[in-house]
Amino acid sequence: MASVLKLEDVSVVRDENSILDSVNWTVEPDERWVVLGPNGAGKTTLLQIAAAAMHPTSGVATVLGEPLGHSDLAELRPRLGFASSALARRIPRNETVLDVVMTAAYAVTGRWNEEYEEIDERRAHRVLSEWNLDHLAERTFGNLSDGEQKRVQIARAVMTDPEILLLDEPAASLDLGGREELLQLLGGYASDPRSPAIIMVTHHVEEIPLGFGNALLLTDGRVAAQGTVADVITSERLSDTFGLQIELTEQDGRYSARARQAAAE
Ligand SMILES: Nc1ncnc2c1ncn2[C@@H]1O[C@H](COP(=O)(O)OP(=O)(O)OP(=O)(O)O)[C@@H](O)[C@H]1O
Repeated sequence: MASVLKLEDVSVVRDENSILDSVNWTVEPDERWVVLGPNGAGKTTLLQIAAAAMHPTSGVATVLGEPLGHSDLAELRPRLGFASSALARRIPRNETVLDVVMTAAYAVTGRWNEEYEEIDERRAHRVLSEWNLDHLAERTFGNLSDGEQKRVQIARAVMTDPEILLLDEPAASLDLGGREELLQLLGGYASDPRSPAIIMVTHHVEEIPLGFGNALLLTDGRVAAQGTVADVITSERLSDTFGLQIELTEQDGRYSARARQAAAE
């Protein structure tokens, strides 16, 4: 099976600043990646390239077999599922949850005059139930809790049956209960062999769901490490990447990290 994403020496320069610097990275259809790194490391920029929303300044980015810059992006976009808080801000607050998810089939936010087919509605209900949202189908998006809104964004992103699912900090701003519910759903989704490749950006190792086997650490636009979660998510590598001594613990496949306490005098 062909790779869903291949970046070869990809660099992005803005205002003479190097935002991504010679990134080489390949994502296979059955892989679930977590991308971690400090603020400003370039994570969102990397995700924008994977989402075919931005071209590299140099290097070659191939998304679903299509080299960016030589492809019709309108054809590529429905094959990608993307959820981010920036996208969520474009969702009309008074739209029903069912419509938020269903409009993904037409790559629009906000329901206008599209004729929806019964098959779309059936699929939307199925997706809502997979993300524990079926009881909220008729509620308006703006009145949902943060956790519910995050799940709606992901349900919308998977509605078109994408070949890559891209998630930019899906657990940000959630309380403990909301985070754990989301991680459980994401873990189940990631562990299902029918699910697409997944790339999830996060700031916290606590937010790595079960079922995510690969990790990429980014710092100052450069890849500090990439490979299996077990090889990459280590105290040493995180300490190097975040520039402070980090103590990492792992239990039953979930991680937590904190700064190492200086030894008592
Ligand atoms: N269009 C742009 N023009 C100039 N600089 C930019 C542009 N877009 C991003 N940057 C800068 O590039 C760097 C990386 O930004 P990016 O949002 O990709 O990082 P990030 O790792 O997602 O950060 P965070 O964790 O804070 O969300 C930042 O210093 C940002 O200010």
